[in-house]
Amino acid sequence: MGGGPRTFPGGLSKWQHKRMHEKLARGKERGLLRHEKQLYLARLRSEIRASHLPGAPASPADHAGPTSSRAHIRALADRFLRPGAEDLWNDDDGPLRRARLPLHQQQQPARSLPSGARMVDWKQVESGEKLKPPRGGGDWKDWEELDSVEPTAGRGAGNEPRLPAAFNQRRGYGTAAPWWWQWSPGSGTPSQRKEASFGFFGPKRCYSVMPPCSPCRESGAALMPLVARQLAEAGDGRKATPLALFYTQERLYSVAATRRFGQKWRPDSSDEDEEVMPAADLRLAKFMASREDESEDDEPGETSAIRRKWSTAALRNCDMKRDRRPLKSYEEESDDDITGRIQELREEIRNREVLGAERRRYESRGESVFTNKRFDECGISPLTVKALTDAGYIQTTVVQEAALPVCLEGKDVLVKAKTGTGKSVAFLLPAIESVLNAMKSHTNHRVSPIFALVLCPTRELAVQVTAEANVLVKYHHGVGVQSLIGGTRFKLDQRRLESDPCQILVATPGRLMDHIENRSSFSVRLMGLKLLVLDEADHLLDLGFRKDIEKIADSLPRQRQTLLFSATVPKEVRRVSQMVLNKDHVFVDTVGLGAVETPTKVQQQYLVVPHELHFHMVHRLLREHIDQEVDYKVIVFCTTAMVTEFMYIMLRDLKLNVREIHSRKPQLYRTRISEEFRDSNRLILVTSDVSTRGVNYPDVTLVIQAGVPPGREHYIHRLGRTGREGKSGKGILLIAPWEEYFLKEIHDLPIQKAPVPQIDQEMKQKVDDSIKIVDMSIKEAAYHAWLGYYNSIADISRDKVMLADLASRFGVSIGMEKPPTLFRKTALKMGLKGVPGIRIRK
Ligand SMILES: Nc1ncnc2c1ncn2[C@@H]1O[C@H](COP(=O)(O)OP(=O)(O)OP(=O)(O)O)[C@@H](O)[C@H]1O
Repeated sequence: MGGGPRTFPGGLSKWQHKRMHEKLARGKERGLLRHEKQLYLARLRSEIRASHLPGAPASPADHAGPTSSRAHIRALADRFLRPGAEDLWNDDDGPLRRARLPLHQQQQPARSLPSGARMVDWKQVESGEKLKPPRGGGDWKDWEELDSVEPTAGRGAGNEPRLPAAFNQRRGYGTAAPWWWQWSPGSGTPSQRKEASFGFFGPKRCYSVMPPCSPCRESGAALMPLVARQLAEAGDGRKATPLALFYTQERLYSVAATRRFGQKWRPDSSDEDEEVMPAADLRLAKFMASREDESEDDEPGETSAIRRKWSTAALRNCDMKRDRRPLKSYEEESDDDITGRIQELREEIRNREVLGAERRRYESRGESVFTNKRFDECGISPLTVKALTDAGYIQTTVVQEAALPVCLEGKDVLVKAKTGTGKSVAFLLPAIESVLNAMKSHTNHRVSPIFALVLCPTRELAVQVTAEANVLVKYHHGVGVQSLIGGTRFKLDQRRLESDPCQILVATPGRLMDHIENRSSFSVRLMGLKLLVLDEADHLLDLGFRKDIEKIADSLPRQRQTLLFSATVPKEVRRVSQMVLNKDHVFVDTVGLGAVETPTKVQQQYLVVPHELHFHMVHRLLREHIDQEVDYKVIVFCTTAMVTEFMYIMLRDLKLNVREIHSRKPQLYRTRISEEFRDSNRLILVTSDVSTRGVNYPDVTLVIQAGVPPGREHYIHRLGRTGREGKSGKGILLIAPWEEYFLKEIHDLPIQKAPVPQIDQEMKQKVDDSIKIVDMSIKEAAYHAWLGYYNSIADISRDKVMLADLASRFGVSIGMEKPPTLFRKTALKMGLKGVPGIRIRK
């Protein structure tokens, strides 16, 4: 498996080629976002300009209406000012410059309303009432200092900026306060000029207008451009940071304006110096650390360049991709489809109301994950309800109650819900409904389309979702569910797909890509797709998978519903999600901004222990837990596959009832062990990242994470293997003193430092003896994997000398007197060549 061409057009190597595409994709995303922001600000400018042109209506209300661009601005404002949208503003929006402040303003406490600031009442603006000048406004010179946004040369007689210069759309816009925020040509005094009319943002909203310097003192929101922050001032007269404002709003809300402005945006070259994570690091981390993402690597997924041509031939003009719509100019956009957008806004408001009510109901119920709503009230097929009842599912969980109505409406949805709260059922039910509807209207009996596709990041998860789907379609004869995962024989998959019914397909991205690229008949079947689900969406949209997902999405019909589910939705992924979601997608967040993302009934502790004693400590903790819990069921997460193997052999030798799953094991073995662990108790599973996400092992009593996880999301998902369905559980994070930096990443979670248990001499000796029996080749591989893993963590790899020293100490702790050698090439790639303590193979 694997393979593919070694050189690509232009003489590029495989990695250069891949890297080039990753870079282009990143640039594209940034460009799209920047364009949206420019559009938003340009709209605001033109609105202000229009209101001050001769003959303009006296009141903003006069030219409001269904054809007004005001609705469009409001939609854009919602996009950039909605809860959680702070991440859409970044350094690219320009440094927030501190204007010179009058002394009296400099002395003001940070939280008080700046002297020049005041709240603009929408009603006042709507009625056309003249805005009153701010009291004690700052020095106009201070405003003028913001010359990067105010066109100094282009001033008219009334000292107002001349429009052509002012409306240069190519100009950087986000630097401190844009001039349009400050300028009102009708006003005669500088302070009056500061009053822009914001009536067009819609009724019942009040926004503050303040000197541009004031928010600079708000350190918490320092990166958010002034525009956003000023708009985020709550209307109750309080000065609130955007975050504070967001807390006051409903946590369930819809997002209505993403990907509205054309599909294609070519970034300019200035974007390209920004790197999220060096691709080389990512690859190296994969290569050395043997994490699950690599379990997909062994699939033949690297042959895309030579197989790219499949689609044109396979699709036979069924759903041929047309050239993407060229980017429209701002002027064109303003008149485009205004009525449609108003409709969207109405929908969005309605969604907010519905979801808000659901959220209130949820909060009033306390901590239970179950609701009072039954499945038979959800508008799903009675046969599905019957299957659910058979499986013991009567009442919906919180995420099911919140997500089902929106998903069943056919909308694109991004759903965030805590681990173990029943997300799989929440997306499988709409998938089944979608299949049933599609089957009713399907008339072409020569092709049997795949109507629903569920993508999962790991094979275990795909197997589990397939099993769950099979339970739910039990009474729907003729509806078939199949899985496509790596590690199985491609030909067998193919035959199975052709012979057995398959309306719902559950797949891992790598193997799916192989089928898409190699089997044109398979691609044709996908052309009937109605619903795409990304389970563990944030992981699938992460850099490791993103390219594959992009390609898969490109080979699916555009007219489809897309559902994204995850327990964690980092900011970056939120933004990237528009790659697969349509502009009207709804965000259902059953966790809520600022709420704890981990199950509340899971007790979380961390232990700081020297790395040399980690294996001893894991043994000690396991023994203690086994003594306390009769029906114990424990998962021990290790940093890499090889360290997992080492830990497993050691614990097995210590006579613990232990099993192992990691990416180095054959798939059949992994599946067997996974099933055994699911159905048993009094068992310990030692595993790597393959079991981090989604896998449902009921009644796990303890999760131990030995060594620092790669990131916050990993910590949350690993911990989420316990405390499922609202049950209680315990999680222990075992870190070395030099790994304590990670605690910053999870500071908001209820994790507490635990006292370090004593390890007596006898126990230590036993563990040391077990370490000795482990084969040297496994120890060497564990050392290499360990080095690769920590070298991929920026916080640690910065100091290579320290890293090499820590690796040597790890080597000693697993019974190696001196560290094993590295290949010169590997050392070079890892930046470890010539570092003291790193031995190079001769
Ligand atoms: N309505 C329900 N009633 C009873 N049990 C349910 C219900 N919905 C789901 N479950 C059970 O809850 C458990 C957790 O479900 P699931 O694995 O879908 O959680 P999840 O939210 O996807 O977790 P993760 O974030 O870890 O992927 C499963 O055992 C599932 O069978």
